[in-house]
Amino acid sequence: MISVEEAQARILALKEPVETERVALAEAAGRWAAEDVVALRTQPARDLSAMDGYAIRFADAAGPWTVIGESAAGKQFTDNVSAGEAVRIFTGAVVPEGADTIIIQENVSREGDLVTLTDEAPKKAGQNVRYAGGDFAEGTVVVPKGAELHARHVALAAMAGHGELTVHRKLKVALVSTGNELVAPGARCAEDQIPASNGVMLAAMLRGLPVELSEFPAVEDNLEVLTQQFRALADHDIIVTTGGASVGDHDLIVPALKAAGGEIVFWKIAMRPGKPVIAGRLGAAVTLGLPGNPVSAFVTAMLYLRPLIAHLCGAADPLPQRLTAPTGVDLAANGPRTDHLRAKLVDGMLVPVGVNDSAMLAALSEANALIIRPANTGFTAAGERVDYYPLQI
Ligand SMILES: Nc1nc2c(c(=O)[nH]1)N[C@H]1C(S)=C(S)[C@@H](COP(=O)(O)OP(=O)(O)OC[C@H]3O[C@@H](n4cnc5c(N)ncnc54)[C@H](O)[C@@H]3O)O[C@H]1N2
Ligand code: MOO
Repeated sequence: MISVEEAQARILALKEPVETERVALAEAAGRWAAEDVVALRTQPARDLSAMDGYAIRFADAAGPWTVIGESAAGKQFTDNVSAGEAVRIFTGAVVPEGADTIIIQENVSREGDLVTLTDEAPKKAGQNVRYAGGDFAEGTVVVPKGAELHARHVALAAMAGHGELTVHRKLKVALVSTGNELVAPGARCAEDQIPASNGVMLAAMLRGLPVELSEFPAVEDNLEVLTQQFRALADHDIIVTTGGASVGDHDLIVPALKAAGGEIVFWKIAMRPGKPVIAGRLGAAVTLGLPGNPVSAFVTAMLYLRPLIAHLCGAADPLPQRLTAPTGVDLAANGPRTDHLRAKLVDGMLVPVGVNDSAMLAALSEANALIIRPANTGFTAAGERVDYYPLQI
């Protein structure tokens, strides 16, 4: 069995990022920059006032001053400010030539064109001035290639002069739940049946990612039917199955993928939950066979499916975020598989919750973290720091 890290590396190596397209900024949020975003302008383009008040020369900071004009955002004052002169100025307006300091209006009184100090004088030149280029200069890379684009990044791109960005196109992802025992969520469920919870869980995990999801009703454990299903999906970027990944007589993902003309790249990872993951290829598609157990499907989707999507969409850093925190309890030594313990952060300490059974969703839902116990880790005493994945989904 291969390690989690090797499995991640091999899955990401299966396919290069997909083609790129130009999209409007709002559409770019939730994707990854396919090329460096370079500033087309300098921001601020000129020295600007950060406050409403009067633009003066610091050399005559004690006043009084005669007001010679006004500079507003979008309408600058074009003359020079000389000794003893001030320009009425507003937040975001260009600081006129000759002036170097803004005195806020709360600190002065004005009678006609005469302004006098009523509070303390400015202490240094440049007070309340935002200098040209203080945010970024034209030609600077403001967002590097491979960075995830959030709301703040598209705002920055807009400020840098862009109306569109180059990103990777959305992925075609097929989601197939397998198992004779599955019934649709909410439908009547006999005692030997089980609600198909993996489909909705995975669809929810992929929401917000650049994915066009084709979701199929549960497929029966029948080699011919599964083979046909695989064949029909070969034009997708990713085919995700759940269930049928193990070694039982009804676990048919491996033979069905082979019968459809696909290739198994590896099967089984030294991890718990989620051991029987199958990574493969079918035409241009990457196939990920996730285990049927709901917690196994969740953890393996977090560790392999989401990173694969991020990688194919150009992410420089596709793996899930790992953090560290002290464990609140002693943790026993573990075996040769990397364990992922359902846990909760309580007052900054990680405390395991419920049972770590790969079929039990209640403990997973109560958790907000997964403690990572790498293969063959020794006893860890309460108070020692351990790695964990925060659960945000
Ligand atoms: N002899 C062995 N048996 C098993 C092994 C093994 O190594 N040797 N591995 C175990 C491990 S670990 C896991 S994980 C499971 C994985 O099994 P499969 O991927 O083959 O999944 P199924 O057998 O089809 O189902 C397992 C379990 O999950 C339920 N299930 C399936 N699909 C869904 C769904 N869409 N939504 C909700 N629940 C689902 C299914 O009813 C079963 O209860 O194998 C162990 N066995
Ligand atoms: O590895 Mo399986 O996911 O324990 O149940």
